[in-house]
Amino acid sequence: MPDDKVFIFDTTLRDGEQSPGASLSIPQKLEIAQQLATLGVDIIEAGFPVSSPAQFEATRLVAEQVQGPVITGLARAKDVDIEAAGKALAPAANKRIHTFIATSPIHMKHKLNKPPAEVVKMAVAAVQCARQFVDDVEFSPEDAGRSEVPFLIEILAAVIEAGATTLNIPDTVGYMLPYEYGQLIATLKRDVPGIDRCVISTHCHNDLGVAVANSLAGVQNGARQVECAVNGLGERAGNAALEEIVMAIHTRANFFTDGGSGGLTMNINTKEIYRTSQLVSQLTGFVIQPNKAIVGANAFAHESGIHVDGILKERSTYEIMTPETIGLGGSRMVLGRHTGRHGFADRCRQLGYKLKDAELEQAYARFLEIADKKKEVFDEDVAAIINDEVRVVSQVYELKYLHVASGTGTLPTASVRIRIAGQERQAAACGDGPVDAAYEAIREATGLSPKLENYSIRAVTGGKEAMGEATVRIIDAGRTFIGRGASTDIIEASAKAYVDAINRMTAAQETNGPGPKAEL
Ligand SMILES: CC(=O)SCCNC(=O)CCNC(=O)[C@H](O)C(C)(C)COP(=O)(O)OP(=O)(O)OC[C@H]1O[C@@H](n2cnc3c(N)ncnc32)[C@H](O)[C@@H]1OP(=O)(O)O
Ligand SMILES: CC(C)C(=O)C(=O)O
Ligand SMILES: [Mg+2]
Repeated sequence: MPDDKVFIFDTTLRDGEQSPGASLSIPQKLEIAQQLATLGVDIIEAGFPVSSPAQFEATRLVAEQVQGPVITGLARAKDVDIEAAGKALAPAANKRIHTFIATSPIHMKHKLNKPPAEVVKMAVAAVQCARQFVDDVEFSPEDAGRSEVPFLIEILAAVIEAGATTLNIPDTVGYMLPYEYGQLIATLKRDVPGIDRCVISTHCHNDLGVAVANSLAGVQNGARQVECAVNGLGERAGNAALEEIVMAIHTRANFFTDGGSGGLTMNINTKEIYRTSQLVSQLTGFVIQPNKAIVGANAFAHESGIHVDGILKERSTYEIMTPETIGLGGSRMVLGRHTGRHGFADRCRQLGYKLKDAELEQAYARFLEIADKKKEVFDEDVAAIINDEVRVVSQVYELKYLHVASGTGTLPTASVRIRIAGQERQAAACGDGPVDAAYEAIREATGLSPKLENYSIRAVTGGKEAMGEATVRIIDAGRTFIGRGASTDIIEASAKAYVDAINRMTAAQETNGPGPKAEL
């Protein structure tokens, strides 16, 4: 077995699903398991088969339908559990039984009510029983983090003799600190007879927020399997987060090598990380905090002027890994009160605006005023700022009259009168709704039919007399134009916004000819 390969053991469907409120249906488990296989995890812990008929069936279906990874199921050190796991896993091409029993004084005395010698006997019997079903048996001394090391050495040596192939060292209650956990792994690797025939595994909980750090300390000291869950799901504060473990090893592979080999390897396709994280979040209903490492909405977002300037000059100034590596389209530059001139100018350029220095300065000053009032400034706001502050577009088309009839059971119809270069034209049309009818009538009157790409309306003032502001984005011959209109009547605001966008399109066609992606 190569010493530089780290096996990723995913327990989202077992320990992850033990999170209060995270329960998953059988089809949802299958969907996640298929995605975990696409991600490239080495082992999927599909469930705890004895615990309920649904757990059994989910494990059985994953074993039957998911190809690639080894499929495992959890079992207490009891024949009934191990037999259930053996049956549920039977259809899998590659299967493992994971059996466990607690080894800490506190668990043995209060929970199991058994002396240590009895616990060793049960562990050995469990591994022997599991070996009747599979060749691949994992043993976990539960609460290893609070167990006495000589007892751990004794029980691990005994289960190796009984046929265990993977030894998992759980810090079940997340009590240990990274140096301590690393030293525990180093001690077991050195002192347990026969351990070199087995893979040493980490299983760390996050009660003190150090599950990932502990797992990595384990790897640094010779563990070559990491048990983890997507988005850090799991009992209480969760398990070590799969995406953090994988990206730490991926980004710092050379840091971990013991004995100077070339760096650690994994089977994971990192480009599937983001997709997997989103799927698990959606199916469990567990929202990902924005500042969550690797998969949080802000993990690759930048707002501060100095950071954005650095990134625009050289990405690695503020990014230690690229968003593309985890399957994201790119970094997100957020416009807000911390944005500097470089970031603002870059966004204007991306939107297709060619501004002179003085125009940029004028637009930036207005942008800062708005950014102070809003959490985030969007592209539509930038377009509006430039439209209002920098460019005055000649009004070739002017909405003179609008009448719309709509209601339950009637076909929405609109009639408009539009002044076009001094002359007035009228048109009427029907539509799916009042705004659609008004837009159709405007298209009829102007003879122009740009594609409507986006439409939004928001209240800009409160109360009965609230002003509605409509923003539309239209596309003509591959070019984008944004128009805005405000009125206390939202249909009128919508019509004005459309006419405004048409004026901007016409102005751009007259002055620029074919040009940039977006125009005033
Ligand atoms: C750290 C972990 O994540 S451990 C896994 C936790 N996951 C779960 O508990 C999954 C959901 N659990 C269940 O469905 C149920 O608890 C079952 C089916 C496993 C057991 O249910 P029950 O038989 O009703 O027992 P209950 O859960 O109340 O108590 C657990 C029993 O198992 C015993 N036990 C606990 N761990 C082990 C073990 N590893 N090996 C043998 N016996 C064990 C306890 O001492 C207790 O035994 P007792 O009845 O003689 O006192
Ligand atoms: C069953 C074991 C591995 C476990 O989940 C734990 O100890 O946390
Ligand atoms: Mg656990």
